[in-house]
Amino acid sequence: MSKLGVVIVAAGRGSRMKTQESKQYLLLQGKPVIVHTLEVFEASPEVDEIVLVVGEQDVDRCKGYVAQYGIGKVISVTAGGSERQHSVYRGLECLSTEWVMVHDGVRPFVKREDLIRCLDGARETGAAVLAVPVKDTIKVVGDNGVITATPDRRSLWAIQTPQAFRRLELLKAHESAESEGFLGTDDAMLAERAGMQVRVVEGDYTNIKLTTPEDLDWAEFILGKRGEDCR
Ligand SMILES: Nc1ccn([C@@H]2O[C@H](COP(=O)(O)OP(=O)(O)OP(=O)(O)O)[C@@H](O)[C@H]2O)c(=O)n1
Ligand SMILES: C[C@](O)(CO)[C@H](O)COP(=O)(O)O
Repeated sequence: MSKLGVVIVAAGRGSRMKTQESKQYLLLQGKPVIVHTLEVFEASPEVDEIVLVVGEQDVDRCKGYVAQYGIGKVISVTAGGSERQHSVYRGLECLSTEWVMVHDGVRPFVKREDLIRCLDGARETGAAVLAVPVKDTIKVVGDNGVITATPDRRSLWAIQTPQAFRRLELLKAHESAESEGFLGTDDAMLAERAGMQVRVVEGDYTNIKLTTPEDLDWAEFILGKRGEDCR
């Protein structure tokens, strides 16, 4: 089986979380969020190599976490860029595997079975992302606060990570986006622009991204619940 590398991006500032410490380093049950995330991939036999992308000022601290928590699959801890897209690109450059998964460092609750299904989806179609169907009715709202459309909910999915691709295809998609001045909020957007067929693989609602303060309460709840389920 061809090798799988994982780029974990954690070089953001976490401005929406409004904490002094960046959200990827906040402690959940005494362990930094980023370590919880790394441990999922470390424990998955499908993963061969991990590149961790962090802020330049945090490279040494993260090398320390990697050593302290024994995350042996990490081949590089490297500095990211000013936008998520640039951080992902720097991570892709550190790998030489045929397949790559890109994952947010602040999504610590992804389940191993879901990352495997995402990878299987990508190996069938060339690219796949985890996602969940939206539960609410979604409205398109104009600048004046008035609703302009109600899209059919059956076609709406909330996109998560990991997102899986052939590494060289994703690199190419990044390079064309960069040369055209396009910035996307996820890697699938770049792949879609490059004409790739990106399959959506249904994931789990607990694979939350820690974004705003109330997500920390959810995180403690999810972690506590998983602990109880194991007892
Ligand atoms: N220049 C950046 C920006 C974001 N990320 C990473 O991309 C993931 C998802 O981004 P998001 O939740 O938007 O994180 P932040 O950019 O840190 O948050 P905010 O937008 O609130 O500042 C996070 O793991 C974040 O660290 C990154 O590696 N490099
Ligand atoms: C990649 C992502 O997690 C998919 O949901 C997301 O797009 C990351 O950044 P955002 O700025 O919070 O949209």
